[in-house]
Amino acid sequence: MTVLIKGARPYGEGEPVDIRLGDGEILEIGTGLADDGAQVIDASGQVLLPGFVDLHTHLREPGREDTETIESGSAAAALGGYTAVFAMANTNPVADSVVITDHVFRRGQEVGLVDVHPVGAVTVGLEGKQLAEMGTMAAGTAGVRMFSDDGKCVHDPLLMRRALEYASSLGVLIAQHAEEPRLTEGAVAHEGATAARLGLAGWPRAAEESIVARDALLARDANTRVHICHASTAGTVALIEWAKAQNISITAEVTPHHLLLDDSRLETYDAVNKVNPPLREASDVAALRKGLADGTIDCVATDHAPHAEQEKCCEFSVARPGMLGLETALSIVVETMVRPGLLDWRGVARVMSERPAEIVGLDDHGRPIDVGEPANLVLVDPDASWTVRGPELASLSKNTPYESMTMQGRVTATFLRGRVTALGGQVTKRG
Ligand SMILES: NC(=O)N[C@@H](CC(=O)O)C(=O)O
Ligand SMILES: [Zn+2]
Repeated sequence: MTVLIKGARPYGEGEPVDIRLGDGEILEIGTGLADDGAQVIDASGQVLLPGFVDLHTHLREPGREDTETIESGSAAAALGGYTAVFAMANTNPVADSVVITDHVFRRGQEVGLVDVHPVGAVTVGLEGKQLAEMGTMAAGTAGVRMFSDDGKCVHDPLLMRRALEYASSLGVLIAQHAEEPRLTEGAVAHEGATAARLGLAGWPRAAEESIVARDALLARDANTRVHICHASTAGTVALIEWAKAQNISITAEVTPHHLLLDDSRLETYDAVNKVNPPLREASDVAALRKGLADGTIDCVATDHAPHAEQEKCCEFSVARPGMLGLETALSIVVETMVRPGLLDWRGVARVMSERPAEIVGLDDHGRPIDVGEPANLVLVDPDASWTVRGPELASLSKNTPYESMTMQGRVTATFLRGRVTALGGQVTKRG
């Protein structure tokens, strides 16, 4: 079965073209291509981009299948335009062994809606004491290429140094959740005027920035790479800019929520806005947008973090941190970056697909839209407006901070190796 996309504009540039997909590849690009029995997708007015790659997704399987499964999370990813996601290791049991990482990988393949790449834990049980067997996980079926204790920081500097050296010898990446735990004990919100007024314990910027600075120096000395998860402060942007100027191999991601929301959202005490790192101030939001636009921040990653209703409806200080992200990411990037003129569609392809694929060394995603390239693609309607409704999301959890918000720009179709995985807001299971 071939697919014929009619009248799309690759990267939103030039005249509309038709694109034929088959055998997992882009077979033909031209105008007036014949249907030839293909599944025809009318893409007039739409932008064609390489499929998105998410370096930071929590799929909750194994252990919390009441909040998300590899199947439901894959559906959310496909609907959000993703063709590859990296599933974080803070599951139960923790993904600190090849048994778990290979299981997650195989389950992702069975579901078949998105390439699920397990992230391995850096330390056994995420306990920050002993390095996990990264080599075994890297050598397994899943070929784990990224390791992180995300949810927790690898805060022992000697252990972090050894992890970077070990990762370097394996050719894999360490992604750090930068949070100095002594500075965030009991903290639930960004340390600032809002938290002070609301009586919420503060999470200072320095808790993030001190680890970013330290890890940049450790990466320099180990002559290896480090990736910073969910950058949230203006100071982090400045530190990464400094480190890159020193030729330190550092990369960073920013979440859609840190590009859109600030701590003024906390006034209602609604725990849907509780997240790690916390929503910061408007000046941080502006610096993150600028950093993403100029390439200091490499990419957007969702930090999709599903939680059960009872974990989110309780008092702010006891609620679990984290918010949904996969199904709304593109719309928020359009709102925060495209509409203000900070990124064009080429730029969206860079931060949502090409850079994340490069950072983890995926060679079949984030590729140019050319004949012979893998057909991992997404169609976006820049003019479609839609209203976010939690119950309509594919995720098993409903903790979206964007409930009832109307957004402009929406994913209309996703293609994984030439197969339609999502179309018109519905996932298409393998037939
Ligand atoms: N971001 C969050 O607030 N929560 C994440 C963990 C994490 O990404 O740090 C989670 O697993 O729920
Ligand atoms: Zn994290």
